[in-house]
Amino acid sequence: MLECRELTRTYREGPHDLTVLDSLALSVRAGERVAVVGSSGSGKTTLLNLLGGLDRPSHGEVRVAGEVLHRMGDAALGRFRNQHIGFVYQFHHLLAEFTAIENAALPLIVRGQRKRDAEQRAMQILEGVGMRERADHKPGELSGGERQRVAIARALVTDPSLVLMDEPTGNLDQTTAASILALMDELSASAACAFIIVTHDPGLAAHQDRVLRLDGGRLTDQAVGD
Ligand SMILES: Nc1ncnc2c1ncn2[C@@H]1O[C@H](COP(=O)(O)OP(=O)(O)OP(=O)(O)O)[C@@H](O)[C@H]1O
Repeated sequence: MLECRELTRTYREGPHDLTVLDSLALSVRAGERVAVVGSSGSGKTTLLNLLGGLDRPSHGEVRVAGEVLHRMGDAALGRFRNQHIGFVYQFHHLLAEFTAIENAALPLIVRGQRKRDAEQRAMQILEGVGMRERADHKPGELSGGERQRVAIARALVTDPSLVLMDEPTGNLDQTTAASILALMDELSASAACAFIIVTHDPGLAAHQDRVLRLDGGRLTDQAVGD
């Protein structure tokens, strides 16, 4: 479902080039859940941005559901992202003037769905992350963990085939984090949704099918207990 070949990203910094990802290879199957760990500055965010088509590689390619991302124009890439990819950022990026349900329904509205249908689906997902009672609240009236759960609902509302997460449980208490993990278990089993999760949380990493370490611009399998 996701295939990276010779993925390279070099940042030009004055006279020097900084190669953050160096001919990296990655293959993720439908429904698979992969944790990516690595020290600060190792390139985890750079990798997520490339996998989601938010940035273009200096060399190599990212293929999602058979399509090479950087070969698409901006408009086609935008549509492709809406169709196939969900994002959960460390800083949720919710719209302040919209309620939780409006935020969660937004990707479906962008896709052209009727508001009523979109919000009905959004409510199902909000219920799954324990946010039904808070659906009519705006982000400013929600706790950090609640906002993160709305962001997760927004990423899942389109039934994406790939979800990219940057520290998704970073600011959640253990019970809430456990309910998010259970929801991810359910989705990866029933909807064949693949997850790539950047995290510093060893518990969250250990819960995934594979743990990969980003180091020196490449990914290597991390043995359990490392
Ligand atoms: N737009 C940019 N221009 C130049 N250098 C950049 C740019 N973005 C990132 N970098 C550099 O690339 C390296 C990798 O950054 P990145 O944010 O991908 O790391 P990270 O593993 O996500 O770090 P952290 O865990 O601290 O968030 C860092 O040395 C960073 O300074």
